[in-house]
Amino acid sequence: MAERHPAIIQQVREAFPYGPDIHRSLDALLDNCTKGVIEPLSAGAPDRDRWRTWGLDAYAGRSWFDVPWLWSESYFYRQLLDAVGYFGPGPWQGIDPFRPFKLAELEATETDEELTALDTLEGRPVDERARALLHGSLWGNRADLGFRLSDVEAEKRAAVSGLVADDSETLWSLLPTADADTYTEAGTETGSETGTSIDTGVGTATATGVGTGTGTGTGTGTLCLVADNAGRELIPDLLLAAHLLAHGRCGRVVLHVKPYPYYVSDATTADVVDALRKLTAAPGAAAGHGRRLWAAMADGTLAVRAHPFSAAPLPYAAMPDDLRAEFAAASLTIVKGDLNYRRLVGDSRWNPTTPFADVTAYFPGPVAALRTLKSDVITGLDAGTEAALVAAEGQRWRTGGTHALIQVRD
Ligand SMILES: O=P(O)(O)OC[C@@]1(O)O[C@H](CO)[C@@H](O)[C@@H]1O
Repeated sequence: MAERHPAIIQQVREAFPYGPDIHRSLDALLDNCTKGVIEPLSAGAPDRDRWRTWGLDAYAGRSWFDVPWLWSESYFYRQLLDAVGYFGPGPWQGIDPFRPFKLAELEATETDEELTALDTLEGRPVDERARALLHGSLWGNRADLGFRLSDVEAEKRAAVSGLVADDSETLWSLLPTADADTYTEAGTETGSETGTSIDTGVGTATATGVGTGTGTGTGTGTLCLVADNAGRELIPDLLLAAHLLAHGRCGRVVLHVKPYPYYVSDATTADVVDALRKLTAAPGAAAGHGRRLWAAMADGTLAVRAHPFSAAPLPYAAMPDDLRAEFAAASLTIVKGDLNYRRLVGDSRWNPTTPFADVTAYFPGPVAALRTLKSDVITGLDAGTEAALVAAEGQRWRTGGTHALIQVRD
């Protein structure tokens, strides 16, 4: 926080032609977050009462470094939005201070290269495609602009492909295909694909795979996908969602994003729109997936949710009843990224072999974490894995962003 937050303030200041008032507010925030104490929100803040229920009264007046890290860091981002006039009233209301960084990443050549790679995947067997898209979503979590600010070497460090925990078989069992249809290679699927394209150019294709099994490829059940970063993480998340819907592994995907800009690169609804536009405008297979996702938004099989608690400074154990009910009703909730993992397991210094199922027992439905390791918190490892990691890397394996996990509590 002492390093990253001043750097973020400087990056935001340089990214916009702010006027003198906002520069003065950013100066004040810089001084406050490095030397001051936590200040209450202004009386006119639209969410002041909500932050008071989240602990602001107890923490106001205390050092930023003397309250839970999760709370302090989340509140910094809320104060940063205040400083740049995000909540208005005024001309900067609703202007995402992180948008330049998000757009630059969306337009990066690496993003285009990743989309082009989809074409080689198209002809592969459906189970291979599913696994590749799941891992694409998992490793997309390395796209984390805030993390890179305080660890500039992170992106250059190669990912360690072997996961420190891999419950993907359990994950797939929670998203059963609607039938036992088998898809052969090169797209000559034993199932039949019927599609109708609409003149608006946004086609809807329904894969009704009537293969060796019974039933149709139309899925049932809702998948809640709690997104993390925009851009190069959100696009693989959307491509995974497209695959799960098209192959009947679920009937609906609810994509949970942040209600306002958060942790630099966390996805908002505006970022979902940018990602879908990027997909539909891309060459090759990506455009078809983009169009199907766009159509899914129109028919409701893909929905976006921006619950206030998604930007709360609290563990998921404190989630409100309406969110609890949503996750309880889902076939599976996939929680993306490091911050969400910290919130899921309570952001505590657990012994790494503490069972993931124990620390997520409160979660109201089946839950899966897809996360690259960027902070100390870890659970659910077997002792041998932990010992090998420590022997090879000391404690670096926890925070370097090079290791990843897929953990499930069904
Ligand atoms: O959730 P993400 O994007 O994977 O990571 C969020 C993060 O960058 O911010 C927190 C520390 O500042 C850590 O949880 C992690 O380093």
